[in-house]
Amino acid sequence: YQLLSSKGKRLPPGPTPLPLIGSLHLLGDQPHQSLAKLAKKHGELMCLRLGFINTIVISSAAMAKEVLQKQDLAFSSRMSPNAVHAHDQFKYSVVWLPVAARWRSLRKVLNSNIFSGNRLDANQHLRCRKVQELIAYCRKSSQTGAAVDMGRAAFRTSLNLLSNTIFSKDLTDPFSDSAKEFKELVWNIMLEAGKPNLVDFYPALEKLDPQGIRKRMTVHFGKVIELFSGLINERTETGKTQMLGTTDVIDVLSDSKETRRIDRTHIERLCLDLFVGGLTHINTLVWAMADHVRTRKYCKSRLTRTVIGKGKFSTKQNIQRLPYLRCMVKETLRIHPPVPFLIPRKVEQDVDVCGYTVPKNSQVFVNAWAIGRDPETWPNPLEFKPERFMESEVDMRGRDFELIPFGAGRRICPGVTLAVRMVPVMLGSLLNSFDWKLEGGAGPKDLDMEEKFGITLQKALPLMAVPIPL
Ligand code: HEM
Repeated sequence: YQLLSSKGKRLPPGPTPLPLIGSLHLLGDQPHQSLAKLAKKHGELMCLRLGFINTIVISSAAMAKEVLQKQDLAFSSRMSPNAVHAHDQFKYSVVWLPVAARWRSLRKVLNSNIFSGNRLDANQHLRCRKVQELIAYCRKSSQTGAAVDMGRAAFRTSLNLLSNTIFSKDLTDPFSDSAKEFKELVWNIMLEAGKPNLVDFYPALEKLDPQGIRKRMTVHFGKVIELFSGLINERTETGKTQMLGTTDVIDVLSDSKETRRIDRTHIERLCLDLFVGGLTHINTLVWAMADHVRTRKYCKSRLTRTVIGKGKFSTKQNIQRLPYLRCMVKETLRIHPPVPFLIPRKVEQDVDVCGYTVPKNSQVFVNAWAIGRDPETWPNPLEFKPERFMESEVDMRGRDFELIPFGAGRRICPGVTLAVRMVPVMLGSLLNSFDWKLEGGAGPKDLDMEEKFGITLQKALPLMAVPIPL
């Protein structure tokens, strides 16, 4: 990399001079951590040259507010990685479309029809059933003393939880071969999309695709799109689910006045977005369980099981009565935001930010990971301490910039309403039904908390925990 700006030294107005090719090596395989260290030295807004791409890194809440709120429109395009050029996904996907008419109509459908409170209330029972299945699975393990691989269990539950929200049916029997196949497919998509791709920094290499990432993405996307296409056909033939008293995403997309102009390709690609985006919360569940097993804070808190009763499943209503559980979710998202740089933005024109000139076509990383661990905002930032939120009204839906795991502004995560229901319900049900111990009698200090950077920030080693019935 080459640094273009540094602390206290404002760049003169006007276009920033572009340096020669820099180097990517210094960022290593934990770029969120490397960039946080660099920011300590060079300031809250850094402009780096990565390969041929100008990269702006934002590392403070105040600067994040500047770009995601005050100048949101100028920063709301996306830098689409070459991986999503497979099957032209970037031309259809709500994640990658620029802020223009097509993106607006897709977002309107998501915000008002799919993720509205009423809609989520209406199909809540489908999700509750999936959580009950998860608890039944853990109960079986508890009878034999077998450890549960939390990531896998959460993946299986979440896949069908989303599938029920979208198609009103399980995608697959969670223990069948086809479930395994689909899981691998989605993991592979997340893996490829998360790999640093030389083409993204040296666009001249696009045709060569030297790491083969686009080629493999073409195969994975092709299979998923075929699967969704089949499911949509099946749904169109059998008709609406409203007869069953619920409305799912496909009903909304095929029926609503709002969505009449959304064609079949967009519907298929929206399903893909929702599945890939929707699985983000698995990481949050795994990190929250890991922090729980390490600190056992939930058990120590008096505000938990006593309120709803041991062994009871958490429901949306119960969650309202479990403030400590909600604080645990916030604390987990503060320390381990699953999308550490948000989804990279891009500026189409030169933009002035607090005296800096951000040159046009720069990509913009907002380091939500560094912001969540900033010692100026968070005392003892590395300590898992849900209590810090008990007396505070810090909001994580894009209003308070010191906690922005879902981003902010126009491009804020549309699934935030679903995520803030799903995660506490799953977590609360797991914690309220069992005590959890590490496999093989390992003590809390033995738990490895290392992170693995990718499209989402995962726990590097799987969390294997043994459920003990209460
Ligand atoms: C813990 C759970 C989740 C986290 C932390 C999360 C985080 C994020 C972040 C940081 C962004 C980028 C925001 C920005 O650029 O400012 C995003 C975008 C997005 N998320 Fe989520 N997300 C979660 C769950 C979900 C769910 C459940 C869905 C849908 C089922 C979803 C669908 C999307 C979509 C479609 C976008 C792209 C929006 C756009 O570009 O206009 N996410 N998410």
